[in-house]
Amino acid sequence: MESTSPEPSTAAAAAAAAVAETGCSVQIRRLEATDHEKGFVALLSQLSACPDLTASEFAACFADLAALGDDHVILVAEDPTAPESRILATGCLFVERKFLRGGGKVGHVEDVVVDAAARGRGLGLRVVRRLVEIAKEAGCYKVILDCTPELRAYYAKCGFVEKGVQMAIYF
Ligand SMILES: CC(=O)SCCNC(=O)CCNC(=O)[C@H](O)C(C)(C)COP(=O)(O)OP(=O)(O)OC[C@H]1O[C@@H](n2cnc3c(N)ncnc32)[C@H](O)[C@@H]1OP(=O)(O)O
Repeated sequence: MESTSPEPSTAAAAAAAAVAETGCSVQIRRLEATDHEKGFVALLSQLSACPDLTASEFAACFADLAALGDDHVILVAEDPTAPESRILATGCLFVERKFLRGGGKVGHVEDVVVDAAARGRGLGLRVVRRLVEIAKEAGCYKVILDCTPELRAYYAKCGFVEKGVQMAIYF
């Protein structure tokens, strides 16, 4: 599973490992309670309505979602070597458990967003590919998502193929 933030003494080593693997020092890891201070909510507001949360509201929401364990994984991208480290990208995987397929699991990719200033550097691709890997490791038989037609090409780059029709009722 994803690592938590490294201690300061190991941050440089972790950054070096990220550089060796991906060519840049941005690391992908699971969301942590302290990420409220690193602009996580503001980043989500680049995707959809996401009013700011107080620290205690964020902590309560974090605890609710953390209680779902590996059935609800939020990944974030951060460059720990940056002077003032901010969350640059995020994406979520929700694992739905079913009776179908002998108690099968379906992964749902949700809430993918890259900070406007960090787009076009492959971060969106890295986050989604890692979510897909996690879904596969969790035993999901498929991963699905909803997106606008404009994002077809991006999700195709992430390995998705078009299937079915999205329908919704908003409340
Ligand atoms: C399930 C959901 O959450 S759907 C909601 C998705 N999120 C949003 O729409 C929020 C606003 N947009 C964003 O945050 C970003 O633009 C994202 C997430 C769509 C893409 O993130 P980026 O980090 O910029 O994408 P990344 O650099 O990894 O691009 C990967 C590949 O997809 C392509 N790509 C990226 N965005 C698009 C796009 N909008 N249309 C077509 N191709 C695209 C890139 O050209 C790149 O291709 P290449 O490897 O041949 O160069």
